[in-house]
Amino acid sequence: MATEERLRRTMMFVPGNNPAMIKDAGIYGADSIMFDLEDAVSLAEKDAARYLIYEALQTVDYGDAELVVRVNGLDTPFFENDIKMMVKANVDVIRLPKTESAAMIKQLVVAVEKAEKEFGREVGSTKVMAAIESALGVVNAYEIASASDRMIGIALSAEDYTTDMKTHRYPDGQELLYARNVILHAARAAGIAAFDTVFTNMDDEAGFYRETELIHQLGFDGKSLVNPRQIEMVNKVYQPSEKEILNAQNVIEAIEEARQKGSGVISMNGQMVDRPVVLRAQRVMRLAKAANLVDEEGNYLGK
Ligand SMILES: CC(=O)SCCNC(=O)CCNC(=O)[C@H](O)C(C)(C)COP(=O)(O)OP(=O)(O)OC[C@H]1O[C@@H](n2cnc3c(N)ncnc32)[C@H](O)[C@@H]1OP(=O)(O)O
Ligand SMILES: O=C([O-])CC(=O)C(=O)O
Ligand SMILES: [Mg+2]
Repeated sequence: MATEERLRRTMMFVPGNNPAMIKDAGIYGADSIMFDLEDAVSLAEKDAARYLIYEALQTVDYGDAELVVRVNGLDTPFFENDIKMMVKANVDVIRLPKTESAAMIKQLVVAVEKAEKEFGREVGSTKVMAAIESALGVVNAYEIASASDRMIGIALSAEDYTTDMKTHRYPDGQELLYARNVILHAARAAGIAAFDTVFTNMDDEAGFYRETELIHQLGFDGKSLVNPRQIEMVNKVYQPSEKEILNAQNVIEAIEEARQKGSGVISMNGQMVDRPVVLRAQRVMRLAKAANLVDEEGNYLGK
């Protein structure tokens, strides 16, 4: 799947100080598992948590999940050791919290590259991403998103962001509309993924669905999560309908036929089919495959 972009609908936080959660984190089917060394871990537990995650990355089989670690911030005494140990443990992606500028990403990349050389890991193989958690981070979103070719995505972190903005989170999410749109545009302009923030009220399923439907409509790749119960709900929202799948199959077949005739555009039931329509159809098929709604050949498996 070299040319296919990885699906990142669900990126689940796992507290770095909780051995049971760390051990079982792979069983819930998150696209990305994000071990946390930052705000879920108290100062007294930082070193133990780093060691725990290091051990887990060496020994636990997390299947196909992408493995991410949220390290402590650049301005903390933990940052350097976090980077060293996580690069040594072969983590896939390092998530930098509270990112406000391209300079911070460049500083992160210097530390990562130093660790890659120290531990004999291929230079460039450790990917990075940024959490945007302040007004300044939102204002600088595009320079952050395009700061390095190691960047795989940027995420809105609304708990810290709303604090910085002197507001809090409301059920309708109006206070996040600007940040969501800026982050999404910055990510798309830089050609990387955009992740929405966590939803922390585990008992408000209706609210969680409302928020997920909104960010799906806007175009986010997925969401940071705090609980395994949220994974299935996100996947349900991102799962294409039967009509969308059948339409995508028709588009892919029609364009294949057109290509054989030497054309890049064709009319299908009176509707023009060209490159953007094909790209959307391919994404629908990838989401359908991930939801086990089609087989490897792309045949719809029915209800
Ligand atoms: C603003 C920020 O920085 S957010 C990021 C930092 N915060 C976090 O990482 C918090 C992560 N989430 C959690 O710790 C928990 O989900 C809580 C505290 C919110 C709720 O915990 P619980 O009430 O125990 O959740 P729940 O009853 O749904 O747990 C069901 C099962 O899932 C496990 N589980 C819950 N959350 C997680 C998680 N994030 N990762 C892995 N496993 C989890 C529980 O251990 C439990 O397992 P068990 O059935 O084997 O005992
Ligand atoms: O990244 C997230 O969604 C969680 C977080 O740190 C925040 O909201 O401040
Ligand atoms: Mg935060």
